[in-house]
Amino acid sequence: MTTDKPAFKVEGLDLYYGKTHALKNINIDIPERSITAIIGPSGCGKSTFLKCLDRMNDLIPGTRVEGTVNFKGKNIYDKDVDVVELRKNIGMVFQKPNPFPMSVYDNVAYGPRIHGIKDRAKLDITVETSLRQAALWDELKDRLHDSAMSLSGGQQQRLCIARCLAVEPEVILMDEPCSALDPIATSKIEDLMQKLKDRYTIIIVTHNMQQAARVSEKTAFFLMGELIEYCDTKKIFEAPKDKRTEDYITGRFG
Ligand SMILES: Nc1ncnc2c1ncn2[C@@H]1O[C@H](COP(=O)(O)OP(=O)(O)OP(=O)(O)O)[C@@H](O)[C@H]1O
Repeated sequence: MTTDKPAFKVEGLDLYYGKTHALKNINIDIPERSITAIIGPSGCGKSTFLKCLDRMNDLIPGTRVEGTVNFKGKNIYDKDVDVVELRKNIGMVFQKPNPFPMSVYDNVAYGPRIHGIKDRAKLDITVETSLRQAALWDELKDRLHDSAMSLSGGQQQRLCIARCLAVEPEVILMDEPCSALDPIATSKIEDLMQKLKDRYTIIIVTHNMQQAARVSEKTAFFLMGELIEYCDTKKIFEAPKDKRTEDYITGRFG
């Protein structure tokens, strides 16, 4: 259920890759338990913004971040933040499905095992629950010990979502999760997102405007590192306030 409480409160966020100023003074409140879409032309900073939310940019040398990203009332860039714990709370699904080269079961059990769960019965429950939540249990319950690499692309992507859910995150970041999938697999992921949004905060980067319009409650339009417009998805697609947003969503550029 959508609440007005922000999951993330981002204030004055700037990000530099060396001399490249990739994000410029971003201010945005992202509501919890709903779907927020990030749209904009290639290179506008969508992925960079997503990575700021779980500090994935820490891994890129020469990156500098200014401003604050409050998650559950705490700035995740504070020195005392445990990044491992943070990333346990914030799962990420990438453009290309990236299951580990191991069985379906071991993919889903991977995160819980890393976090110290060894008990087989507990792991069995987590694997089943996560696969059910990802709408994969019925398809895969007899293939738990098959290699994840033998699944279709769409199943692999839902498995990656199940792997994410297994560590009970609060947030799922999705970076163009359907761009490598056909329309049927895409629609399964979109259905799944609708099921998950009551329990999770989902933020999706997408190049597909129809997808943003179909799945999200709020949409943010980025252009050249700036957040140009952010409001209810319906409003942004029906009556954008900024001419640049209108040009983008009507296909006049990008
Ligand atoms: N690791 C990096 N090092 C240096 N510059 C980078 C790095 N990653 C991204 N950039 C630059 O930062 C800007 C924003 O890139 P980003 O990948 O966030 O855009 P995007 O909107 O997600 O693009 P796309 O839709 O093509 O994936 C671009 O100018 C890009 O060249």
